[in-house]
Amino acid sequence: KTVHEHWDISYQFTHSDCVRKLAVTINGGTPGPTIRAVQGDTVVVTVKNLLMTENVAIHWHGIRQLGTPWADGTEGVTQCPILPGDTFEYRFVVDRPGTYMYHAHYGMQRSAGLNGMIVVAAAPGGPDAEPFAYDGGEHDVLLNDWWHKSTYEQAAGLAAVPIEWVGEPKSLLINGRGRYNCSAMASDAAAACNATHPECATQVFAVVPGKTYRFRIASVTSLSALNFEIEGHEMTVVETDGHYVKPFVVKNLNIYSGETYSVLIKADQDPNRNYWLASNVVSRKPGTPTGTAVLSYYGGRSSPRAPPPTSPPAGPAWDDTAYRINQSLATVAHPEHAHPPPPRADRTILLLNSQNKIDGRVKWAINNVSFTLPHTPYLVALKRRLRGAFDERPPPETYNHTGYDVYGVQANPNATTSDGLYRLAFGSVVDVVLQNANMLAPNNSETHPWHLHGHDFWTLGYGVGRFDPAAHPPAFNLRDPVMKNTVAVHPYGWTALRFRADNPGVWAFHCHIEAHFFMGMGVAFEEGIERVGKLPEEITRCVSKKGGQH
Ligand SMILES: O=C1O[C@H]([C@@H](O)CO)C(O)=C1O
Repeated sequence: KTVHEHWDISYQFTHSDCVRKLAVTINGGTPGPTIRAVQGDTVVVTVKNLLMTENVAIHWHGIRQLGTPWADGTEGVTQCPILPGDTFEYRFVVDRPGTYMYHAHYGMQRSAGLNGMIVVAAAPGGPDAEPFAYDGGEHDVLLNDWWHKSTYEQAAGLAAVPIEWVGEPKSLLINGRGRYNCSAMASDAAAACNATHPECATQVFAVVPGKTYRFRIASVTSLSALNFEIEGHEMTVVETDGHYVKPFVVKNLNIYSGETYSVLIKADQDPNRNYWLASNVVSRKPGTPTGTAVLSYYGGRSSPRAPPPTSPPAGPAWDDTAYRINQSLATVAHPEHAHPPPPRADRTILLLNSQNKIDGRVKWAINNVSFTLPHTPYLVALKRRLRGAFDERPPPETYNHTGYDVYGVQANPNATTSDGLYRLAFGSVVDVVLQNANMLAPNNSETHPWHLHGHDFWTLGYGVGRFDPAAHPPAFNLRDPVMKNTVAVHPYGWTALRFRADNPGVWAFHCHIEAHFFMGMGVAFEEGIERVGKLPEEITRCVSKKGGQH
């Protein structure tokens, strides 16, 4: 069947954390509506850009776009942006069940509010039916972080010399709702804070005593790595990024921007009180209060809106990296749903993640190349064989992996910019190892969640310190690695992944931290361009008919 959505994209004044803020909305709200479909459905989203002076593009995060590379929604990679006043139709098949998300992929509009969830149910009786049961139903949880400064102010700060970093989020949102402490604001600013605004009323998740629920959890944060828990209830992790995992039980779940998880919880606690759902910042030194929502039992003596009798859980120690790596290692494929990886790669690309400087500006670079998007989308430039649309020299395949001190401050942080891309042989097996390092300041390395468009990849291994291309690959997990579309690269660590370049198109691969992609932390892959079907005219509107640029 076909699922139709009609979306008007516009700026509206919103109160996500009670503080009035101009946000990019879908049909007036942020987050946007959850898209619900069944595996095999065609989703058609008609997007009308009512932003007046601003372009837009929307990415369907986790949907592989098999045969529809022009519908990936990545401005500069797969399409020209949708101009103000224009309408654009995204049409694609959701071929795998699972929990996904959508968000803007133009400038910093995702952080400005354009985001939401995609829930794809398994085709009944099909081979991808869930290997687990829940009799209570489902709840959706979309996690986000939130600032009061506009994304334009944030972007200008990133490009300033010296950098004006926005700092930690003001609030953490659960399903678009947070709670800023209005009384802590200066009196002139407090007028914009309305603690009783309905848009920031706490989200309540209701459960029937004794039943088991599936919570689908997605993170669209701009910056924060989060730790999520439901007070008093253990969570059994059963799915990540659309793939079933070998179930494991946690009290606290780490979730990075761009990741999704499904967990099962049993409503087996005292029904006469409420419980916190809590979201806490990890990996960066927190400066944000716990984000909260409420779990409430039907038939209990507590009013659904009553705050729980406890303080919100503070989460684990923010700097406990080993604890987070353990969760990464525990996340492996479900034995009945394993898709074993090809035994070896045809090509290995080593990518050093470093913070650099260009003309005095702080940038992120991959093998010392800071990524910029071309004006003509790669998909159009390559399909039409336009010359000069982007730098045709391929970016570096590796870095000085025998000499680079990942724990030290880089001696010469100067980098270059490029919009070159990696061209992959169609059908080949590609290994990518992401190597983290120290930043410009000493004794600091952040977590980077890397997201690959157009594919799911096998997560072959994680390590701490310098990756050794001779010593480490023999220990890769080729037995039961889980497939994902977004994976964490831990502080000072490396992450190895493998994918098959079998989806004709051009695909972005980047850090999902909004500011980091803006500062150049990404690459692009091309494969099988000659197999791409006829491009829809609507994606080519920034390219002149003759082939050159407008
Ligand atoms: O990209 C970043 O820039 C800042 C800081 O390194 C510069 O102020 C920060 O914390 C980042 O993650």
